[in-house]
Amino acid sequence: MDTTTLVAGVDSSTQSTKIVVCDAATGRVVRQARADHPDGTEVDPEHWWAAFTRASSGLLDGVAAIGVAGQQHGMVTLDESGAVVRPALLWNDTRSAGAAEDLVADLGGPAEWADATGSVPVASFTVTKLRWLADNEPEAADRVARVLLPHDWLTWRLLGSGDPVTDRGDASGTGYFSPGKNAYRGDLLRLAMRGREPALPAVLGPAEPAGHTDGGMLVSAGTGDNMAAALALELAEGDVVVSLGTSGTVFGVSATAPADASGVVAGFADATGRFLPLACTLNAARVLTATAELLGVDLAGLDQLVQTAEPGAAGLTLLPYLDGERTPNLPGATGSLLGLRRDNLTPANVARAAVEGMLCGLAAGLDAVRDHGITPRRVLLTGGAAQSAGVRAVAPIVFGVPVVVPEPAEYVAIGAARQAAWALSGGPRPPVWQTRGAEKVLPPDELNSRVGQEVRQRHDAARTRVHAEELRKDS
Ligand SMILES: Nc1ncnc2c1ncn2[C@@H]1O[C@H](COP(=O)(O)OP(=O)(O)O)[C@@H](O)[C@H]1O
Ligand SMILES: O=C(CO)[C@@H](O)[C@H](O)COP(=O)(O)O
Repeated sequence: MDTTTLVAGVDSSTQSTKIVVCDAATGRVVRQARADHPDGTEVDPEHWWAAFTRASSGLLDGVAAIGVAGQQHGMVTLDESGAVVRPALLWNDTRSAGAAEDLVADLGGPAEWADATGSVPVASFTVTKLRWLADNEPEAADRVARVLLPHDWLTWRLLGSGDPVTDRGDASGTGYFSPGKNAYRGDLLRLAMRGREPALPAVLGPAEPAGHTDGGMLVSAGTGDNMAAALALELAEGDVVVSLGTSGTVFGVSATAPADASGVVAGFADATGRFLPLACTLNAARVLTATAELLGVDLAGLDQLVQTAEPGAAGLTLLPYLDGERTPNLPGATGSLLGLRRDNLTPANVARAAVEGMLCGLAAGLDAVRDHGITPRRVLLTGGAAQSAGVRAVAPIVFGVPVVVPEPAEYVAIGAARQAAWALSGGPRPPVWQTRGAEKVLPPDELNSRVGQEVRQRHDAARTRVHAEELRKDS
């Protein structure tokens, strides 16, 4: 008789839901499934539940515990009866950019926010979406009895009853939670909602169970997707993750609470009791799909083109602000392709410039986390677009530290499963799992090579110029 204890982890991210079922003792993935989400930055949470239901069909037999990790920051509003008040506004919805500016001013400036919550809110943060709601849909705001994050809502749906809960990792992305003090800032919630104060989910400890499903599965607290990836990858000192999904994120684990008044690094909490300094861009994997579409090739064709071009794309610079941008905070910006000449305007150079542009934004994020408690010794490249051969060719050139690609796996879902195993065991630490598997070390390509530095300088200069132009437009 098979006596293996099974645990499941869910990654409900921007584009899809992925579920893994793992051996609770070792972390070995036994089976997995996925289901897509609809496109858009405003989504009825029922779509996430429908995707979870599709992906989990027949998958969870014999599973003892489950944990949910979700895209961070999304604003899920519920009325007194628990019904959704309006579709959720996602992290990549930029309509609350003006509300963010107002809120920063209302509290006295960026330093006050960094001090209070570890982060300076931009349009991604829940707190700014609530201010937008209060100012633009006041009748809906009046009906909001409770505010949840995507993972809180899914965890609550899984439990089927009781009061919703969250964890400090995901709570730290709301803008009304202090990671350093481990407590909500009700005053900031009231400030955002112009005096209204909806209920918030109780914040559970890292291994505290949220309850059980009707079928008897233990449900763990869950967390944000980046926090779950950090838990799966068990980051050592000097390890920095660069994740290339819909968003691009750069993060490491720190023992001290970061507070970056420049707003580049968000001072999030992790899923174990430590902190997760993180820089996030709005334009990552989809820059590659959009460029492939423009060039009339598939992703494999794009990879071939990237590898045909010389490093530096013969002087082409692509700023990939296709959906606006979050880091730098340029929600109204558009993309640009600079340095065009008759002799360099080739599909291969455009493809290479797209990858270089996407990764240079994250290299700037790497520099920023370096200033906030992290000493990057190597980059772990994860997320869907880490599979791209073009990305793998460019990454070592622009990051300037060794780059490692862990064996492809759904690390967010695995982190959620590890949290579930931890809650099931009730132990003081998460179970020891070898989740990272074989790693591929990318050739260093002369770290800090002349061409790498030239590409970074060109992108930094273009970014600074666009930043100045956007600020001029605003003033
Ligand atoms: N080989 C590849 N080359 C480039 N992009 C890829 C490749 N494989 C997957 N992707 C991209 O990765 C993205 C999905 O990554 P994922 O980390 O699951 O995103 P999210 O968590 O935001 O839903 C999609 O945009 C997809 O096009
Ligand atoms: O907003 C952030 C981080 O602060 C994003 O990283 C979201 O958590 C969405 O993640 P993906 O769906 O792109 O993985």
